[in-house]
Amino acid sequence: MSKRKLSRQQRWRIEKIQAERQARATKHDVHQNDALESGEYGREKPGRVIAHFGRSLDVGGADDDALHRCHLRANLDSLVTGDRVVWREASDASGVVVARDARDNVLERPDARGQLKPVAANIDQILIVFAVEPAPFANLIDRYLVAAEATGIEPVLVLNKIDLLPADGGELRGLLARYEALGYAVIEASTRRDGGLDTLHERLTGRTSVFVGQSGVGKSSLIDELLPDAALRIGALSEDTRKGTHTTTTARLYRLPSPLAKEDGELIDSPGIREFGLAHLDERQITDGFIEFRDYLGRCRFRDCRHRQEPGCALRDAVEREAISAERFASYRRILDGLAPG
Ligand SMILES: Nc1nc2c(ncn2[C@@H]2O[C@H](COP(=O)(O)OP(=O)(O)OP(=O)(O)O)[C@@H](O)[C@H]2O)c(=O)[nH]1
Ligand SMILES: [Zn+2]
Repeated sequence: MSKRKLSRQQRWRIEKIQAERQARATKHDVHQNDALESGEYGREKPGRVIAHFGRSLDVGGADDDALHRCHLRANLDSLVTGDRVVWREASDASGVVVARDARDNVLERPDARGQLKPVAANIDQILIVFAVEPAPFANLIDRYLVAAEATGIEPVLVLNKIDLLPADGGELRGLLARYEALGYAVIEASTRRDGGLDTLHERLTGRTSVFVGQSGVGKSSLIDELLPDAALRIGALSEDTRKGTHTTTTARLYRLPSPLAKEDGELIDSPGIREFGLAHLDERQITDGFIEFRDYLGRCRFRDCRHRQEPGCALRDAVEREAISAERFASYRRILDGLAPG
């Protein structure tokens, strides 16, 4: 509760600062503005960043499937895949991006120096993929959920390889039922069964998704099935981009055709995005990431309660009354214990 509210406020502040900076820079940017106004470029149109490479991008227009290699106005901060933009087309089908719309949300990852960098924006759901084999280690699901909650993007749990589940469902189904009880969507999938992806297709329809999860759970297999047309994957880039060298690492947006003949979905994918979840979080984000704690936060006797030994701790009381599961609370403690001191 507090987390989402806070991040909305933060987002609002960031957008405001950016708008001010943009307004300032626009004044100094008369030269390029003249070129734009001299008629070299067409009218302003909405578009979406499909892939980005430094200061140039592939932008998809709203009216057709074509992609346009675009450059950025000097006064624009960097854009990421998924950004909604305003762009103007040149006579050779290339273009220039002149503005970025406010982002609904952004997915960030630490760069080589540990600094958080945005990698994709405007995502509707993070599909956290698990498998019967390799089984998730204790509190792995919680780690992913906490990381997802910190972004404000809805997490969805996907249990893959259900063809390997024992007939009685085993422990995993019971575990996932606990998450369903918390309000999380849980989807079962198998790439080895007819119709094994029906529920997943349903969930992808009309939404922009990313897949994350540990190695070997079947992310590549799932995406191969969902995006069966290899040409669609490669062809989803402009001529210029295909010649480029960064094609394997940059995040790209794909259209996911739906065999259920409804609306298409969208997938944003890159090797970096698939590894999401390992980023550093602070104590506050971890606490806020356990959604069932939210009703109790702020109700402890001490305002700065860290929910350890303090008397009158509303969170530990709730665990004792079994209003909060002891496993989740233990998981919370373990995740905090894994934080570097300081
Ligand atoms: N039994 C079964 N095996 C599957 C299923 N989906 C994928 N696999 C197998 O699981 C193994 C790992 O699948 P990948 O798609 O490479 O997994 P990944 O998550 O992309 O792994 P990384 O590339 O290491 O991140 C492969 O041998 C797949 O054939 C499934 O639904 N059922
Ligand atoms: Zn407390």
